[in-house]
Amino acid sequence: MNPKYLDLLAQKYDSEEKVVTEIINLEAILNLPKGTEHFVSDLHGEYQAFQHVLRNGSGNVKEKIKDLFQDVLTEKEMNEFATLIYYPEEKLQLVKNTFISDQEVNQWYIVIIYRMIKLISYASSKYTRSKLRKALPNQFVYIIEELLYKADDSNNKEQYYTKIVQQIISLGQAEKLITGLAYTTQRLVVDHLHVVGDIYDRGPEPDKIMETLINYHSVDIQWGNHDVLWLGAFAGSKVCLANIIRICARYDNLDIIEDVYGINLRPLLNLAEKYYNDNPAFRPKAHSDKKLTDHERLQITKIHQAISMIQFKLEMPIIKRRPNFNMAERLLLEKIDYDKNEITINGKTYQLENSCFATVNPEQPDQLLEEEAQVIERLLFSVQHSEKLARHMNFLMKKGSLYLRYNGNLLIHGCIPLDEEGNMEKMVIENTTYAGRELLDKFEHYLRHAFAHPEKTDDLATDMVWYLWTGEYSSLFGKRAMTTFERYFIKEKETHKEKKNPYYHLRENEDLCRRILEEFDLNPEQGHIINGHTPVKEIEGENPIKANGKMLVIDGGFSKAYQSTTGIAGYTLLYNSYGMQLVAHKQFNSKQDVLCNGTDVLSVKRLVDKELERKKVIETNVGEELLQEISILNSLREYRYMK
Ligand SMILES: O=P(O)(O)OC[C@H]1O[C@](O)(COP(=O)(O)O)[C@@H](O)[C@@H]1O
Ligand SMILES: [Mn+2]
Repeated sequence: MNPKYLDLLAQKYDSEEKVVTEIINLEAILNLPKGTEHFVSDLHGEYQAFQHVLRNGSGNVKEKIKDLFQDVLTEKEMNEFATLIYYPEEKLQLVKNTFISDQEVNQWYIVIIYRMIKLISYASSKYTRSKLRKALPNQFVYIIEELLYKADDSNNKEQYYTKIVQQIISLGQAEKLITGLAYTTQRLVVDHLHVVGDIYDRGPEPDKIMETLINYHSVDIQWGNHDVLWLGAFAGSKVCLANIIRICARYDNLDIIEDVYGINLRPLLNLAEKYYNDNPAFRPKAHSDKKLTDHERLQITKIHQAISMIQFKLEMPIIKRRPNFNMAERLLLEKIDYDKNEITINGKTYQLENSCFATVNPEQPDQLLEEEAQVIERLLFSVQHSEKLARHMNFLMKKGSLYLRYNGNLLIHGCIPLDEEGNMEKMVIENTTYAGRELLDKFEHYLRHAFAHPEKTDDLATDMVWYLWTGEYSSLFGKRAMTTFERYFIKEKETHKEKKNPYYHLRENEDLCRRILEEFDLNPEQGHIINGHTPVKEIEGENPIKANGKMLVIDGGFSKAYQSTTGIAGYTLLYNSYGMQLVAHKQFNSKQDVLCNGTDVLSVKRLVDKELERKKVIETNVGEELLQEISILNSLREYRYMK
């Protein structure tokens, strides 16, 4: 080991005792049970539902409460207590209103603080004291440690405990403490969060999800196709940008663009007002909680058409300059007979309906009007100068990757593109052929390059980000083509179908899943593939646990728009030291409902894997890092203190 490096390290560990203490500490951590991993996917802007699973740890909080209190508390009391842990501020208000004297309230504080301390002591039993300390509310660390450690060791326990708590109450700190303890509990039940893609699009509050993730104690993200669409827009891809605005218009979420990220839509609106009218195919989808006036609806309908047409035009030059994308069949504006208002696809001619081609020059359909070109230029400028968007996109890059190997599992939003025989599909990029893991690494390389060069808008890297959104061999998309155009303009449903990559039926096969795990250098005996992206239709009897448990698909439809097709409200996955459990969420009761009625009956657990022996930190990714640290510390000890 480089002596310079060791000298530097010696500044931190400036005595043998310090080195030895750290080694002992790390060795001890290695032998603790592994922390709980929590997997979610396809959040699609559904912040409220996401908050709820995060706060209840996919049922983990409730489970711990049951373990401790089921013999002493009623079901109702346990529910009330759980609600207090999830939403402490609101629940405190509600409970206080039910009391008639301060004395009663104070009595309640004492009982509750006692229960919370007990719960935290239990939930933190597999962590070191130092880790627990980090999870405690700053201003109360000392007091809570007193309560945690001293409270159970002597006969004076009761008295000592009561004294401290009474002090807290008389100093007016009880509610702050309770709130802090609730958040500590939430934090302790989940050690690490994986978001397996698709934070953005369809739902109303992706920005709030991003803020939550930014403040979360430990998280990684596997990008979904919708996330790379946003990354692409920020990285300079105009066609990605047109797509994100189109989707926001379609789902009546333009305020995300305008109000949340501060992007000026005025120029686009002016263009839309000039060329478009009402059009049933482009009316925004209705929100359950937001009513539009006729005027607003009409405006959005016009914007939706304006940006869709810009998108269709922008796709064409990319398709032409990138023959290896194999997308020539998507040059749809060239396949239209503008006089007859018909289109010929795969030799079959269809009547077009709801068409809105006022800005299209039939001779050169990919040409943007000068006004359109200006609009998209200005939008791009505005997007790339949004401070908030920059913060969110930078975080997405920092914590994100196309796939992740973590504790033996392979996490990936979409798929590994395969042919019908189960071979990895090949793609030629810049005269080199890639497949499987190498192809994915190449994709990620281009995405990072595009992101690092936002000023380039037409280079291969930037085009590649769009390919990740919609290309046939994109590991995030996994379909032959995206039939957006057909769904707007052609009645015949056969044209709307998006043919899925064979991966989606082959992944039922255990051998294939094992082969994929091997391709990623993972042990097929122990690993699992964890996917999001395609909603599992429980309603039709589809099982999220496939290939004899090797494949887990956790897109169950957080997205409200998709819940009627899945029949549930989302899956999440928990992986603790005892094994893996899939949690099916029946419904996300509104926060109000949970608060007032304690209705939180939301999860049905299914065992995926049970460990024969409790898994320890030493067997995890973190454990590997700790082992390296120990080895470095040992080198330091020899070099510095044993000569
Ligand atoms: O339901 P919408 O908004 O029309 O979106 C449909 C489009 O979304 C996609 O399913 C991609 O989104 P997902 O990643 O959420 O599946 C496309 O394949 C399809 O064309
Ligand atoms: Mn997806």
